[in-house]
Amino acid sequence: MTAFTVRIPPVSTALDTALQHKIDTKTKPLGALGRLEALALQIGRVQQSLTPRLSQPQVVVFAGDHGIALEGVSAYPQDVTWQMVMNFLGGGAAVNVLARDQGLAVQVVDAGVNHDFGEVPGLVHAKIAPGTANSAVQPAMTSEQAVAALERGRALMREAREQGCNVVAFGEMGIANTSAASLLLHKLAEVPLDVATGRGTGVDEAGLQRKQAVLARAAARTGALREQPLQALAEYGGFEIAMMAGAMLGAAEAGMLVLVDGFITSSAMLVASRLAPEVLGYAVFAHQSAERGHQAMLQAMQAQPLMMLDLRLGEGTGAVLAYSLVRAAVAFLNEMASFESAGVSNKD
Ligand SMILES: Cc1cc2ncn([C@H]3O[C@H](COP(=O)(O)O)[C@@H](O)[C@H]3O)c2cc1C
Ligand SMILES: O=C(O)c1cccnc1
Repeated sequence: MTAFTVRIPPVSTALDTALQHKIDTKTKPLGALGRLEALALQIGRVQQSLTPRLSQPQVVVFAGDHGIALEGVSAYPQDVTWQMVMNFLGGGAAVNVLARDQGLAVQVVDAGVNHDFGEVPGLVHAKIAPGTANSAVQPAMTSEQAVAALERGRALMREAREQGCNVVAFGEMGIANTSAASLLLHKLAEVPLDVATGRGTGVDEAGLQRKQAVLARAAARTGALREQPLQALAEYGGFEIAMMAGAMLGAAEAGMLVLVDGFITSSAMLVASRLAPEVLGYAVFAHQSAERGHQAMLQAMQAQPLMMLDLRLGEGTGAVLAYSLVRAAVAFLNEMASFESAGVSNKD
């Protein structure tokens, strides 16, 4: 099997004492900014700085199609994937609106959409193949394709860092990709399929039962894959999931902060964290999606999401919203007065 190797430096705790002191001497009761304090500490660790800065934030939306869509596992047709890519490029999708509002640039990557886009301005052409194979009956992709997608994603983030970006929100688009994410959760964390499988775009009760039956058939093709993340990715992943996983690893390698969105984006982080657990030190989990299975997915990574908004959209929408909290954490760390500078009495 083709190899993929990556070594990510663990986030350094060298500045922890100084960062915690800075946080603790701000003019507030000890610990009163709650999770924002932990977030500020993490950002300081990632940037190795007592005065972190956020630079050229962007959301990258990875798009890909899924052969398993043929099995009727989504409420929407496969063409929605490429049509939504055009919508992203036109600036009209939910992620565009939220990103504009929060001040993030939007990048759209064709990781493997089943459509010939031709020369569309603004699209990053990184198509591995026009959609994966149907993982209910055969591996979604070859291990060579999985590695190519991982490496392409990694390279994209190296370039982004070189251009001055140090914080990336991750998003995706791909009809039927909740099926891929559920299968990855089932295989990598051994979460039972009924817990790992949800309604995605909103299949009805009969649709959910059909989806569960299809995923059971897909899962039965292979044995345990808990210790084989690359093989699990090739068997059940998507090109957008694989490229996102590589991009998350590449972002961490480059010392960038990684904002993780919902169920599908988290499945990419699950794969990434099995390839290199240190990536988790760079990851901010934005929210817990309403998609069934996300809670178990987060637990499998011991991740604590920042928000619960009942989002079930993907595209990077939750990650973009979490950027406002990242900005708030950096602002209080850099701008808030200390007891000493403001002449406020601290407790003894
Ligand atoms: C119009 C539209 C926009 C979307 N934006 C994100 N998704 C989300 O829904 C899809 C996953 O759900 P399933 O596995 O049920 O197909 C992904 O494309 C995900 O990004 C969308 C879905 C639709 C229909
Ligand atoms: O949580 C998500 O990312 C999600 C949930 C349902 C459909 N699409 C995406």
